[in-house]
Amino acid sequence: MVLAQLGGGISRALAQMRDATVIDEKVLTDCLHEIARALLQADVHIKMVSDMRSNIRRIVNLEALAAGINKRRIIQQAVFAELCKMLDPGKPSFVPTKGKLSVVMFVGLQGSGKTTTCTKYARYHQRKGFKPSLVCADTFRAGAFDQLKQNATKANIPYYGSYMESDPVKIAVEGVERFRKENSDLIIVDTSGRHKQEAALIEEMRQVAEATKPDLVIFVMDGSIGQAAFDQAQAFKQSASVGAVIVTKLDGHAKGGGALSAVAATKSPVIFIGTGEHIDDIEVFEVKPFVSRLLGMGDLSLVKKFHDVVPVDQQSELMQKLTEGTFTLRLFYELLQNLINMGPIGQVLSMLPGFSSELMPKGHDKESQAKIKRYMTIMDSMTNAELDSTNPKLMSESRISRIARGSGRAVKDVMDMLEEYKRIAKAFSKFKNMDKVPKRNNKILDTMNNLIPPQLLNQMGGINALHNFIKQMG
Ligand SMILES: Nc1nc2c(ncn2[C@@H]2O[C@H](COP(=O)(O)OP(=O)(O)OP(=O)(O)O)[C@@H](O)[C@H]2O)c(=O)[nH]1
Repeated sequence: MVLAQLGGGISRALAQMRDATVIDEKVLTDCLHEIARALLQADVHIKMVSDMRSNIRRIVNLEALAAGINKRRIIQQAVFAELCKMLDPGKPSFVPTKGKLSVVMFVGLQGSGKTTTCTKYARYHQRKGFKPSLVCADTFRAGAFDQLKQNATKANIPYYGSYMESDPVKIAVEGVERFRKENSDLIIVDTSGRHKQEAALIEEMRQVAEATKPDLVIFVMDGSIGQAAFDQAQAFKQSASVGAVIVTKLDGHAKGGGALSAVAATKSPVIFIGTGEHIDDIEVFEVKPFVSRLLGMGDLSLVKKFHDVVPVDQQSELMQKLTEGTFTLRLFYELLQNLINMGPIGQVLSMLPGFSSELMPKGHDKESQAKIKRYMTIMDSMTNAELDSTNPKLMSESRISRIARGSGRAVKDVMDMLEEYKRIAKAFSKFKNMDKVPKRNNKILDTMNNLIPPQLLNQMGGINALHNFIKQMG
């Protein structure tokens, strides 16, 4: 996605500034100019860019800074804080509570991904133990109810809608009433869209909101709409009091800057981003980790996900084993075991070293789960010595045939599993001795930079992210 380019542009501007021998007005001006250019290219609203520039100028007063103060750091911190400010309206969104009824209404233009996102949102909460339900109050688009029905059925989520009724307010009220009686604790109301923001649509949203009294109205915005985002978000804000934003299609070529505009226009936070057509392609959006990743300052979410994947009491042990470079089959097994308990594992795996799209192709969670379980069954037929060996690649042919028989799989399956293990062990071996990296050691980082395939490094949030990751894990 083009947001990565935006991050690249800003990081480059900061790196140039860091490399300058002396930080003077010219260096700061050039740095801010480059950052502004990157933001504008990502379709961020021009007014926001110029505000950000003048805010940083105000915070960083080079002349007033005493000698000896780290100016580079102050500039970098100011840029980080301003980007966070752009994405953070300062008031958190309503968060549904399990067991307590919440009504959440979705609004947005036709094709923004509203219906798909409703189901993703429902599924996300279902995984967290909620009892979600879906109401289709979109009577404008023929086929909208069918689409919702199909999505909901796949995810095993109760739904309500009508082929006959043409009054969206009536359907919304009936649906909410039905699921209230059925003890649903999260009733999600999908509403109509139009090709553009029209008075009729805005009025319809107002009426549905008035009748269902939602606890939260979520504005769904297509991430690729660019500068138009500001006006669109503002129009919806007037129809119903929008309390949160979800930006979709950030997996494609979306410039993503529109997200910043939507936050500004609705004064509401982005709570999730859509990253694909599959039901699990939704990610919680958190400002600081996002900006951190954008600037290559360390992928906090990667650390968080690692902590999610690995139970707390095993974290330091696992990290120690990793930094010792002993990625045994048992370790591989433990990691896989934790991962299959986590729901949309593709997202997590894509952030761990070596778990490439081969093992976990996007949108194929089911197949991937099956593959992981297959690998684990195979490992179940191994001896302790084999699982703990630091070189299981040397396993003899007769042992491989025996394991295949024992696990009821073909020899090729065992070979495939060992190949996959080898590849992942290789990626994890880059962690070896990394806990001993003193401070930022450019030489080691350069070596790592050469060792790790660029795509993998990118997934990990860049070289700085890796460095910080290792430091934080240590
Ligand atoms: N790549 C990608 N496609 C998405 C995402 N979210 C939705 N889509 C696709 O966008 C298209 C439109 O999505 P819908 O959910 O039908 O859009 P809608 O806003 O409900 O449209 P109306 O019901 O007509 O208002 C579909 O093909 C979805 O699969 C996403 O995050 N990434």
